[in-house]
Amino acid sequence: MEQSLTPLLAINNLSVTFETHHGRIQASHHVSLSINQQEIWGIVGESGSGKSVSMMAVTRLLPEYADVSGSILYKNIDLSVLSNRQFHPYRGRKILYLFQDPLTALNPYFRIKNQLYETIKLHHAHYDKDQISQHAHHLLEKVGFNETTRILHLYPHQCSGGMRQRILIALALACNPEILIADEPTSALDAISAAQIMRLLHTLQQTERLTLIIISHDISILCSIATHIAVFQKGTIIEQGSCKTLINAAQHTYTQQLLDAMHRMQI
Ligand SMILES: Nc1ncnc2c1ncn2[C@@H]1O[C@H](COP(=O)(O)OP(=O)(O)OP(=O)(O)O)[C@@H](O)[C@H]1O
Repeated sequence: MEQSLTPLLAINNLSVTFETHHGRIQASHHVSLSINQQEIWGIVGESGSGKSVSMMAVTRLLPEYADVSGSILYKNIDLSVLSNRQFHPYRGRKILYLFQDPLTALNPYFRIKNQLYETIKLHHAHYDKDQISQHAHHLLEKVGFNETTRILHLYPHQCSGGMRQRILIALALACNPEILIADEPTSALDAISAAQIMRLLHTLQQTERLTLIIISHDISILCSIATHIAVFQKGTIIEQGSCKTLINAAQHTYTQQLLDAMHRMQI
């Protein structure tokens, strides 16, 4: 049966060009995606294929010299025509972009406590000190930490890659987003930590009713939780659809190659 619901996020004909000193770079072109509430989209493709640029355009995180065209509808509101001030309530609050490298995304000079408390304060202006503290412990528990008091007193460099990624996810949850875009959330992790982070994202998608967009060059890690996959190549989506359909009946040679590589690794 055809789904007639308004998508939560509809990206239509999105193109991004960079005007640089070395000329024009067409980073992505005619990207269209329709994402419904609580779906998990895996965005896959080789390095430089335009995955991050396309998703950063959704949250207006590109530099000023980027020329972005196309429309981005969130609950039928065209975000692309909003001024920066009008866009402010959407970025981070409705749609949050989780950056690729947790070590650079966290401030090295501040304890986890300061960073988490500041974010909670920003999003819960009416909270008093005790409520902020309680919420911080609660968020750290949600992302799988037991010794939350100890974690709060650490600096980022005192945490492992997996811990840092969990802390970033806790910071993201403090913003209470509806759509979480996670850019390569497992790229710096060993296989076991990577699987744990994917499991955590899957759990949070259900408990927090999140809609997830996960960018990765690794289709096997995406297939572990994604409901849908979009395959990028040379700045455009060459194939997209439900994960099941894609695995069973990939149409494009490049998708087939990605899947073959995944199957070979599973032997
Ligand atoms: N700020 C920028 N200025 C100029 N060109 C850029 C900028 N950011 C990205 N690009 C270019 O846009 C293209 C797409 O980059 P993008 O980061 O989206 O690729 P990707 O598929 O996410 O790759 P990766 O998996 O390596 O992160 C690349 O050619 C890249 O060099």
